[in-house]
Amino acid sequence: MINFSKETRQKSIEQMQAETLDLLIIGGGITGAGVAIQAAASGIKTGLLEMQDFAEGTSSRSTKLVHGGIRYLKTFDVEVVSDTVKERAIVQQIAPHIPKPEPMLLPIYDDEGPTTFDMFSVKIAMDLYDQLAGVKGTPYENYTLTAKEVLEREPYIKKEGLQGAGVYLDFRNNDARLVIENIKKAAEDGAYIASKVKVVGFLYENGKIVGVKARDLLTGQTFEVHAKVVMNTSGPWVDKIRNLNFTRAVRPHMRPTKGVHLVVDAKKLPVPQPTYFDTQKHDGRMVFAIPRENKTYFGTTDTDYQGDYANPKVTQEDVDYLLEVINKRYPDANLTLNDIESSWAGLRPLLLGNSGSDYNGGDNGSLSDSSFDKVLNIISAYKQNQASRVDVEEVLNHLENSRGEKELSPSQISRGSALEREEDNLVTLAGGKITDYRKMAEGALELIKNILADEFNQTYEAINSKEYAVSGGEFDPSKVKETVEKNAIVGVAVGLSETEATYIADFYGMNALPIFEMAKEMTAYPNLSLAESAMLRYAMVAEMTLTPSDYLMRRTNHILFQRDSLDAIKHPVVEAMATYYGWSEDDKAEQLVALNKLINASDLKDLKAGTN
Ligand SMILES: Cc1cc2nc3c(=O)[nH]c(=O)nc-3n(C[C@H](O)[C@H](O)[C@H](O)COP(=O)(O)OP(=O)(O)OC[C@H]3O[C@@H](n4cnc5c(N)ncnc54)[C@H](O)[C@@H]3O)c2cc1C
Ligand SMILES: O=P(O)(O)OC[C@H](O)CO
Repeated sequence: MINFSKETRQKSIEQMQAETLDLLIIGGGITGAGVAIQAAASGIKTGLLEMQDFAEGTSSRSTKLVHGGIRYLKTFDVEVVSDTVKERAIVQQIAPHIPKPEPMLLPIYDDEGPTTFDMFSVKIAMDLYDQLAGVKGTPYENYTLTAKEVLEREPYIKKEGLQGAGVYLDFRNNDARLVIENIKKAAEDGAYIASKVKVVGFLYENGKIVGVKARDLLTGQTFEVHAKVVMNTSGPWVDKIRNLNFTRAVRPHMRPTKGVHLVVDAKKLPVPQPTYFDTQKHDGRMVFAIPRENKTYFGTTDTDYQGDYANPKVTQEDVDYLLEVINKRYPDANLTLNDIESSWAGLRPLLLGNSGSDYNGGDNGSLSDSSFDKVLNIISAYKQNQASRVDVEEVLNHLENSRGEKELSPSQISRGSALEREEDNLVTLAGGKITDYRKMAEGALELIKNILADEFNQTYEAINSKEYAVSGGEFDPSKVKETVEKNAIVGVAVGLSETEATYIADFYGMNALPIFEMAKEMTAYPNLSLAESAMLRYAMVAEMTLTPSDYLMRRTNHILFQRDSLDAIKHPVVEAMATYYGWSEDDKAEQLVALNKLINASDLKDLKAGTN
C-alpha cells in the first residue's frame, strides 16, 4: 500500500525545493492528475501543487458521469463527442472500479415545442454515438422504447405527449475518486505531490518562466520550485494563473459557467435509471435525473458566472429553475426546497469561443473605443494606487464579449479543450471534460516530451496511457463483478458485514485489500464502525486526507448521497482525525466550523431559513 499522507506531503514540498523538476503542474483536478500520472509513469521528474484538496474545484462538482455528451451532437460539437464517447470505454479500462456502465434513458415528447431530439433524430444520434464508440453489436447497443415501455420503467414520468424514448450507453462516475486514484498512482511512480499549496507567482530567467513561487497554506511558508516546464491545469482559474505574470495583459481564455445539482431521497423522486430530458423552457438545456445510493440527484443549470471560483453558491434562482423542471417532468413529485437533502455547484471551465482573438468582434483584433478607454483608465488608476489588481481584472473579465460570444448561450459553447504554450513558456491545458481527461493529458505529454527533448536534450518514452491503470484499478476490467465478490470475501473474513465488505470492494477496487488489512489490525474509532474506521484510516495514510471535509465530501459519499447517516458520524470522524493528527481543541473547533459550513451550504440551510 502506498503512503500518501501528511508526512509525504511535507517530504514532497522539501524535495520540490531541493531539486529542479522536469515538470511542475499547477492544479490537482482531473486535468492535472491526468498529466501527472502519465508524466510520472514516463519517468519525467514531476511535481504537482494543488491549493485546495485534490478535486475540490470542478472535478468533484460534475454530474458524475463518464459520458459522450449526446446533446453536443445538436451543436455539431461532433469532435468533442467523438473523443469523449470513445474515451468512456478507455477510462473504464484503466479505472474499472470507478465508471460503471449505466444506460441512459432519453424520453421523447411531442407536446413541448422545439426539443433537442424527436424519435427520429434520437435514433440517428444514438446510432452515431454507438458507431463512434464502437458499441454497435454489443449488449450495450442503443435501442428505442415505446411510450408504454417507458411508463413501465418510469411510472412517475410525465405521460402527456410521451412518444417513447431512446436508451443508450453512458457511465456512472465518481469524479473525485477518479482524481485521487490518478494522483495516488502518480505519487507511487515518484511524483512529488502536495495539496493545500497555492502557486502565487512565477520565477523568470531571461523573460522565460523557470518555476513558481508557492505558499504552503498549512504553515504560511512561501517557497520556490524550479522546473523546466510549468503547466497550468487550473480549470476555471486558468486565466488567474496566466495573470500571475504581471508583465503582460492577458487575453482571457475562459468563460466559466455554473452548474448546480440537487439531491432528494429516492422515495420522493423514484428514477430507476439515469434519465436525460429537455427542460421544456426552450433554453437548449437538458437535465439529468440520476439514482445514486438511495437518493436521486438532478441537474444542471448552465449560467455565466463571476464571483468566488472556490465557493460557487447554489442560489434560490438555481433551485427554482431545477424544481420547476423536475416537477414538470415528474408531475407527482411536487418537490419543494425542503425536500432537498444536499446539493453542489461547480464551474465549467469553458473556453471562450473566440479566445484566439479579442473580446470585441472575433478575429479583427480591435477593441471598441469604450472598452479601450475602460482598460486605459483602470490601468492608470492602478498605477496611481487608486485601483486594485482585482479592479483591473474585473474590467478585463468584463470586457465586451465578442459578437460571436454574445450570440452563444452557455449551453452552446463547446466543451472542447485547448493546449497552448505562451511566449513566456507557460503551458496551459484547459477546458474539456472529465471523460476525455486521459486524451487531453496524452496530448499535453507529447508537448512536454518535445520541449524536454528539444530544449533540454532529455528524451522520454511515453507510456501507453490507454493501458495504464490508476491506483485501485489493477484488475481485469471485464471482471469487475467477480473481482468485487472475491475481494469482499477478504473483508468479511476480517469481521466486516457482507454489505460493508462489498461496498468497500466496489468503491475502492484493489485498494479495498489494504483497507481490509487495516480493519484486521485496528480497533474501531469510538462511535465509528470498524468499516468506517478502516476507510478513514486509509484515507489519512494513503489518500492525503487532511480534514473531515476532505473525507466526508470527496473521499466518500457521506455529505452528498448518505445524508441520513452523516450527523451520526460527523463528530466521531472529527474526533478520530483530531487524535490521529494531534489537533488541539482549537484546531478541532476550527475543523468543525469548516465542516459545518460545508454541510450547511450543501443542505441549503440559509435558503431554507430564508436568510440567504
Ligand atoms: C455542473 C458540471 C457538470 C459536469 N458534468 C460532467 C460530467 O458528468 N462528465 C464529464 O466528463 N465532465 C463534466 N463536467 C466537466 C468537468 O467537470 C470539468 O471539465 C473538469 O472537472 C475540469 O477539471 P480541471 O482539472 O480542468 O479543473 P478543476 O477540477 O477545477 O481543477 C483545477 C484545480 O486547480 C486548483 N488551483 C487553482 N488555482 C491554483 C493555484 N494558484 N495554485 C494551486 N492550485 C490551484 C484548484 O483548486 C482546482 O482544484 C461538468 C462540469 C460542471 C461544472
Ligand atoms: O456541460 P453540459 O451542459 O453538458 O452539462 C454537464 C453535464 O451535466 C454532464 O457533462
